[in-house]
Amino acid sequence: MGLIPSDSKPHAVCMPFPAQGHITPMLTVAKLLHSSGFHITFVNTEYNHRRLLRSLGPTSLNGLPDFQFTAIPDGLPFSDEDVTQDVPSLCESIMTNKGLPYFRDLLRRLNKSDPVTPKVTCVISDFIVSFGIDAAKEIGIPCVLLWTASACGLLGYLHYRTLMEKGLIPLKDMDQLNNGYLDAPVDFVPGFSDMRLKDFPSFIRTTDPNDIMLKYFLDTMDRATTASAVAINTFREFERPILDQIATMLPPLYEIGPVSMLSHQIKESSLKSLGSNLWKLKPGCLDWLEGKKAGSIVYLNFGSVTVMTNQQLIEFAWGVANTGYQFLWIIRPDLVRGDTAVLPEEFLEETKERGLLASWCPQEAVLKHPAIGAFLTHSGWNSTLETISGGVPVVSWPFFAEQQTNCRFVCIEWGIGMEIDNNVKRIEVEVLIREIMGGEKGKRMKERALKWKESAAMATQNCGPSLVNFQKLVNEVLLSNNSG
Ligand SMILES: O=c1ccn([C@@H]2O[C@H](COP(=O)(O)OP(=O)(O)O[C@H]3O[C@H](CO)[C@@H](O)[C@H](O)[C@H]3O)[C@@H](O)[C@H]2O)c(=O)[nH]1
Repeated sequence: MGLIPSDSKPHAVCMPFPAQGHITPMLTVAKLLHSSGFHITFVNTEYNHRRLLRSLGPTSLNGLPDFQFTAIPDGLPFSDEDVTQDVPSLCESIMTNKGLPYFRDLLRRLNKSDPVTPKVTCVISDFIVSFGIDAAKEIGIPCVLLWTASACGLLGYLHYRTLMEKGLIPLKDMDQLNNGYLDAPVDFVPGFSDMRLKDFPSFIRTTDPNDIMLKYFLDTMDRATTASAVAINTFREFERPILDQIATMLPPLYEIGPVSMLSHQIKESSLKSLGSNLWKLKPGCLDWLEGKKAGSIVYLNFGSVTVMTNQQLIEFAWGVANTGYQFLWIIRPDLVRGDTAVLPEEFLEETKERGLLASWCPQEAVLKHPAIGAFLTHSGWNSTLETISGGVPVVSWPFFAEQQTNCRFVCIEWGIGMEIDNNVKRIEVEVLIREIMGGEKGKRMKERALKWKESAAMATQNCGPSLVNFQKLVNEVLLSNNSG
């Protein structure tokens, strides 16, 4: 990547939303910037900073001389747990600007620290932590918002206000959740075709006009218009009509994804040691896959935020067991709501020769392994891009946020998956896994997934559009303030 002479080193402060699915892509963007010559300060919350030290080791955040990690409070009461924090509580804390004074103070300290630390020249803030815009404005530097989810999800959020103006949300009563109301087609959003109300990001499913998440996203979308630019972790060919629409609603938009694939362009080996896993990796998952027949393994993983009831866990368990396929299933310690996961003895006994259960795995590598035949996922955006990078079709069980939108696109637009009903039943899990692993539909979905894999590789190769956009973002926005 194009290096900048060290005497005019720009300094980017990168601040993710404090959850796994946001920290990882932000860290990747930070590494890409570093390899383009930027000094980096990466800002975690103190809670996640402590978690990272526990999961990655006590020296893991020592960084490099020009790639520093730091932490600010998240505004929530102290906790030393190893779980994903409550998302509405985090959002409320951000919305009430609890983090802004800490962030502002951090920028001030960085700017007068020591002679070797260059002055801060730009902020890369998570799209949903938009107080980064205010702090950057105060010192006259650009702020780029990084949207770590899909463009289709973003377009859904951008139209929350339209849905409100049309009186479609908030819901009139809770019956509307189940009486077919959410199946109503929504045909007035340019860029969307074949969408229903239920395919919009899930925070519309409330009767309360003051619901924290509804208000948070309405507010976040308004504030985003004041950023210097928006970078999005997707690629043009994947979401073209959607991106064209978003470009008319936001500041300059740069599609730079999948950033995990773009990062293959990074040559510096020193950056490889900088990791972002909030949970300790369980060794052995990749070894277990070694030597297994190509496309023979079902992989189940619900990301870092999804929670379910123990009964839902049991339905998934018997569903996958009844297919007879071998499987790798990642069960986070906090996957089951308010409890620890308890699987029936008979299930464990019956599947002990053909199933591996683990608490956290190197997912990107797992999805690239030829043994993986299908992915049962919650359709978080990183998981979706990672499955594309591996060319693996999916069975989707969306949990919340824009996962419902991703699922719709996975099934209808991209043709790489099938949805499991929210009220999961073992028979449906079994039928869909059998179809995706061995049926005609499954075969077609695999072909489509491989096609998207190729497109993503083209987008992120040398001179590919995502790399070109990344370089444009650097030159047109992030360096625009750098006097050298
Ligand atoms: O055993 C595991 C499980 C997960 N991961 C990684 O964790 C990340 C999970 O991200 P994602 O699939 O996007 O799911 P969430 O953690 O649910 O992500 C949140 O952030 C995403 C990006 O904004 C949104 O798309 C989701 O809706 C939101 O819940 C991925 O990179 C996975 O590779 C692992 O490495 N090992």
